[in-house]
Amino acid sequence: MIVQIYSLTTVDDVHACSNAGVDHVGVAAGNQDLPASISNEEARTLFEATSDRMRTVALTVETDVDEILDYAEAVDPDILHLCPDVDALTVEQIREINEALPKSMDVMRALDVVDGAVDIAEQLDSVTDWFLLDTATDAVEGIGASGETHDWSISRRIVEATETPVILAGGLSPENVTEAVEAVDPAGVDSYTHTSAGERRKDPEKVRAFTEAARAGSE
Ligand SMILES: O=C(O)c1ccccc1NCC(=O)[C@H](O)[C@H](O)COP(=O)(O)O
Repeated sequence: MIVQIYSLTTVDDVHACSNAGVDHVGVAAGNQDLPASISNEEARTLFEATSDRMRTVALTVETDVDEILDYAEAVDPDILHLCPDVDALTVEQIREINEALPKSMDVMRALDVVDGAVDIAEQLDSVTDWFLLDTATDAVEGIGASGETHDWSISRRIVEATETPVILAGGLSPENVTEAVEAVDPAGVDSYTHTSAGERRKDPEKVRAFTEAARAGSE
């Protein structure tokens, strides 16, 4: 079970995730107008502090293809996480982005899990390397950082209908992640709100508890 944790802002956060056995660490680089955004330079410093077994993820809510590619080049994550609204990037644009990136860099497309999300996932199945099945909120730009769960039965249908590995997100916590894993059977799980201590710091105990509970769900 892959465990992905957002949004890291300090090297201490990286060490807390590493000590807890987290696999993917995510940042909102590029000084975006998001709660835990950091600069590209800060993001690269955090990535240098990761252990060899961890993969780095960087999100963008940008919708312009050239701007997205510039961001990917500047931050150089292992996984580029696209989280503008679903209709803001076409299938062809995501294909274009993925083909323009270095082969070693994956694309993760966030989807807002609502009615119709299964059809959208099927259309995107061949152009993205990962799905991040999430919950959107009007309070934050893009898809995610809501702290709210969605209808896990729709996420389960996406897991069954597509080949792309799914990371489940949206309101997951140490208390509900075991049940979520059992309900959806994803390749991985993600948390921001309920493993944080305020908007800009991770809570090491919550990160550890989340990681253990996620893996318990897949045993
Ligand atoms: O981290 C952010 O600031 C952020 C902003 C906008 C979209 C996504 C963002 N984070 C990336 C994630 O994928 C979150 O970890 C995911 O949405 C889960 O959020 P939560 O429901 O708060 O656990």
